[in-house]
Amino acid sequence: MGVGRRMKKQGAPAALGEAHFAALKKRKAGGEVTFDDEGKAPKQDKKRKTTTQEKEKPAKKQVKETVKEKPNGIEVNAVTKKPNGKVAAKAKVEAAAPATKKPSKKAPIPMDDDEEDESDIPDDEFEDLDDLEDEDGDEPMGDDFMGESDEGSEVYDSDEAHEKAMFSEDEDVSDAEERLTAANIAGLSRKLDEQKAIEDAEAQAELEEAALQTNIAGDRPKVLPGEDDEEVDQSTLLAPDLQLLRTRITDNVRVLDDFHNLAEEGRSRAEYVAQLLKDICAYYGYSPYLAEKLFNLFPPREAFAFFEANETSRPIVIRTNTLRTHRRELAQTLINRGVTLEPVGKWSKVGLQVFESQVPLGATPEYLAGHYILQAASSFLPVMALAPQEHERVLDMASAPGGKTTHMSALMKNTGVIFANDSNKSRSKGLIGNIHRLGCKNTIVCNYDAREFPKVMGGFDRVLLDAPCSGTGVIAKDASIKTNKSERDFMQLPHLQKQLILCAIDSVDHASKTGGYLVYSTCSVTVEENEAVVQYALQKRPNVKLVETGLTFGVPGFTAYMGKKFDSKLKMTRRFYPHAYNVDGFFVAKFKKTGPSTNTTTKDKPDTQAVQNGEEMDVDNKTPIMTEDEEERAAAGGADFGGFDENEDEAYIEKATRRRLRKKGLDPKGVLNKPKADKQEKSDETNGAASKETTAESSPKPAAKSDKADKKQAKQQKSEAKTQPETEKKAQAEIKSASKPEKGEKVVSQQRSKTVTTDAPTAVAKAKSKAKSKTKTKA
Ligand SMILES: C[S@@+](CC[C@H](N)C(=O)[O-])C[C@H]1O[C@@H](n2cnc3c(N)ncnc32)[C@H](O)[C@@H]1O
Repeated sequence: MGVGRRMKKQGAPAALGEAHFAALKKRKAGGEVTFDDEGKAPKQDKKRKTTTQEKEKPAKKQVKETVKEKPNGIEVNAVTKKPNGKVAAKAKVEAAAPATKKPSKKAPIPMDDDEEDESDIPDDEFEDLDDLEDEDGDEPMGDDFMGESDEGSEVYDSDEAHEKAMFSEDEDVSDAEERLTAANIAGLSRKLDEQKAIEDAEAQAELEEAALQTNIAGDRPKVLPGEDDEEVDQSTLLAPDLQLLRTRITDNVRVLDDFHNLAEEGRSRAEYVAQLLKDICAYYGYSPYLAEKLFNLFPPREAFAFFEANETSRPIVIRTNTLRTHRRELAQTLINRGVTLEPVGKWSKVGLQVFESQVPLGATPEYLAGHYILQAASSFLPVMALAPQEHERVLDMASAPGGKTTHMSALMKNTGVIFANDSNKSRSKGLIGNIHRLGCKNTIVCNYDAREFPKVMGGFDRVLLDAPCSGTGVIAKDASIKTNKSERDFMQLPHLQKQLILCAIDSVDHASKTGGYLVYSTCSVTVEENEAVVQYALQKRPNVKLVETGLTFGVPGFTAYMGKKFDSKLKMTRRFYPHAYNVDGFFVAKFKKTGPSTNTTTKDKPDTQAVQNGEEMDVDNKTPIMTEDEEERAAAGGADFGGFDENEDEAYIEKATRRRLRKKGLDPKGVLNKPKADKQEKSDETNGAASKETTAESSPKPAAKSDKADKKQAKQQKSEAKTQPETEKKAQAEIKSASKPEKGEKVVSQQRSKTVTTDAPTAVAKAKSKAKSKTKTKA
């Protein structure tokens, strides 16, 4: 499908410039920046257009230009955490905000229309927008359905919304939206603009001053301690001198930017980098290990921006549940409740960014009725990339608490079926809660270690693997990540992720008529958890290829890192950074499966061997012959970067296994020294504990896992060697007959899955325990 006109126009969130970080500095020093409360109307509102202006093209263009200049990045959108932990908008809404004002029917909120909306909105008031969409001639939702979503708006004017739009051929939805009303947004927007202008001016002055100082003296910033200087290690101080540290960090960044001219004579770049890392650890509170890992991802100046962005919260975003409502309706209702919001950006049709709220967003009647879910903007991205279609069969391998599952369900309009799996039972409860609240009727919850797929079932049209990860993209949300991730985590997590991705690939039906896609995503920015995992998958499964994500923003993935080379196609993957887009750090890769993974090609006959063998699994000969490119990457690629180093991993894995066994009250010596211990299962267990999520799940131990230990012991019985596969097969058959809906049988599958949403886990568990008791009896 070609890229639609709207898609081309769809803007990415603006990058955060130096001005922003200079402004942050100001905020740090001087406290939170807020707007005055006076609510005085400015003399001239550059966003507000008069009727005359509206009719005059040149005037309108001028306004549009102003709009383009306005960054929709953090300056405008950022919310700050108050000391009491509450999130407050940077700006207060002026008196004009219609918290108590009943919205006029003729003044709809300028939201993007969802597809769902387009087909069934009866209100006359939306006619203009709908007509416009037709004029735009967008293609229907396809794989890259984002091409359609373009109706977000950055400019609002309550005055003009009452007028009938006068659209011409060259006007687009944004034009229309500019003329639509949102009284509360107008006020807020104006204030934010004013604030932004002040911040920009201050930042500029500061930069100029800094540059001037450097030039005047012709000197080089003193960053490194001299021989005679008594060095104080700030990181060891109870109260490090933050001002000193910050100045030294910015000076150091400047030197590294222009090393030739600014470095002190006789000093090496490595010395500067070492000092910078030390200061970053002391100033931001990172462990040296993680600081270096993150620092290495960027040039020094960008690394600084990244660390800075991790100090501020990302905007609060809610996702409209289009199974229950439309975004405009939701926005209007929430505005009536005193919520200040606006569309999250042109790239999403369902996101609303919340600036301020008079009510707890997790307890409004609309929330309870499932009209929306609180969800970080970047969490929309993997689902948008996967683009699940109606009537498809989809697997969400690691789905709790269900933000992405419920999004997919809405995109599929409650048709087809989604298997929402998560290995963590307690997290699965949240998943089930969300599924019910949001009215997802095409979803079946299951509770497996995802590495059991496709043994449990395979043949999916699309698979989402939102993998457990270190969370280095969400440090702003969880500062403990700064210190609690060790080298071991970055060994074990990629190991688990690599196992999971192979299972995900093997669960996709390459012959799917509508799909055959896998999306791999993490909320981490490290290369080990992202590109290296993708590279590994490409190497191990030549029957997949990377395809474009269809996302309109994001930085291309690394094709080379720290001297190692990845497949050139890795540039098709996307990285999202807090400092670049004001969203959580994220990684998204989309694969298309081009051939069968195993000897079994039908979904009814998943290859159990594939899972048992883990990454050692052989690829069927029928897979496409490798291209030169592929051969090259197989020869040169990930083996030396990010591949499994079983020996190295072994020690960590074994240690963790012992600990887990001891927790369970088992004697590690007894269990581990038994002959023919199942190596794969052992490493599975260990790795399952490595992620943030699984760490949380490890205590108390889910029943399923202790069952696994029983199973493991039982497996070691010789007599069971033959009976095991049989019972497993029977269990699978029972599971399938209990839960697998017929593709295409819409009514049946909906009815069945409705029951199964609550009953599927029970059915699956029953089948499992039946199989297990058989196993035990025989043993
Ligand atoms: C990043 S979270 C998923 C978030 C979810 N996709 C959403 O959007 O709400 C990763 C999930 O992986 C689950 N997990 C960890 N190890 C797993 C495994 N081996 N199999 C299945 N799920 C696993 C964790 O319990 C956690 O819920």
